Amino acid sequence: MYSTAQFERRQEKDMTKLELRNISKTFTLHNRDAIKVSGFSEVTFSVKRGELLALIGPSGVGKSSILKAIYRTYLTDSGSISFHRRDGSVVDLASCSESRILDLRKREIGFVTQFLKVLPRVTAIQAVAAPLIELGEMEKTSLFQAARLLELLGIREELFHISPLTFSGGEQQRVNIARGVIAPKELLLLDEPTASLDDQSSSRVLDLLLDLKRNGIAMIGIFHDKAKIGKVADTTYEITRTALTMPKAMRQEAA
Ligand SMILES: Nc1ncnc2c1ncn2[C@@H]1O[C@H](COP(=O)(O)OP(=O)(O)OP(=O)(O)O)[C@@H](O)[C@H]1O
Repeated sequence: MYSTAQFERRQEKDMTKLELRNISKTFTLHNRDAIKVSGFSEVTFSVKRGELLALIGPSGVGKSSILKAIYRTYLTDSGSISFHRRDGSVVDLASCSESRILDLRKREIGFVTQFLKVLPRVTAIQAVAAPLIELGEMEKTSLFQAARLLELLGIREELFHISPLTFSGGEQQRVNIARGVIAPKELLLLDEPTASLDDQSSSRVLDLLLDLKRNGIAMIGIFHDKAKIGKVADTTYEITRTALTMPKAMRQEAA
């Protein structure tokens, strides 16, 4: 039997999606006399189901590199990255196999970058529907959902059947976000998702993020604008440059 406090602690623990423990990364530039460049050091934080953590800190402090380490684009030098899977099992993203990470990227962990990468002649609606079709969903249903998302993000219908490579920066970014969130994910990594958007488009994206939170998706996002952080983030984690000072985690109420 659990006491109420023990039960609540257990429930809280069960909701954890991702735990980073003392991860560090130094880049070694082998083609430049093995010069060493510090990526980030001693980073420790965790994110729960339905929580959005905003990563903040000055330019070059390692924010994007941390997201890339979680997605395993970069290998870390030390520490662990425990990801709590949909089925309840826990996997260390810092050390699991390549095939495991590829499967997780397809089914559970999404990464929305600022830049859209699609092949020429693929239309916007096809680009957005693709991750869902890849998971086995019917093409018609996937295209319908893609259209709904594009509309939600304010993309004009006349653009749906055109290659997004011809779109404006802000339109491309919104197509990229739609593509990143269309398939159900457990954890989303967002690298400046509102960077090139005007106020109205930013609001649409932030509303979508709030909706994803309500659906239990855990998110880690890099944002530079305090007002945006205040609107969507539950937690703010400040990255500092020195290895000797523990980075500061601050709790703040979501607006
Ligand atoms: N592939 C790489 N090879 C060498 N150094 C790298 C690599 N990726 C990142 N770095 C270095 O790691 C440091 C952190 O870079 P990162 O892009 O993570 O910073 P950031 O906090 O996201 O910056 P910004 O806010 O300007 O985007 C920088 O000094 C950068 O030069």
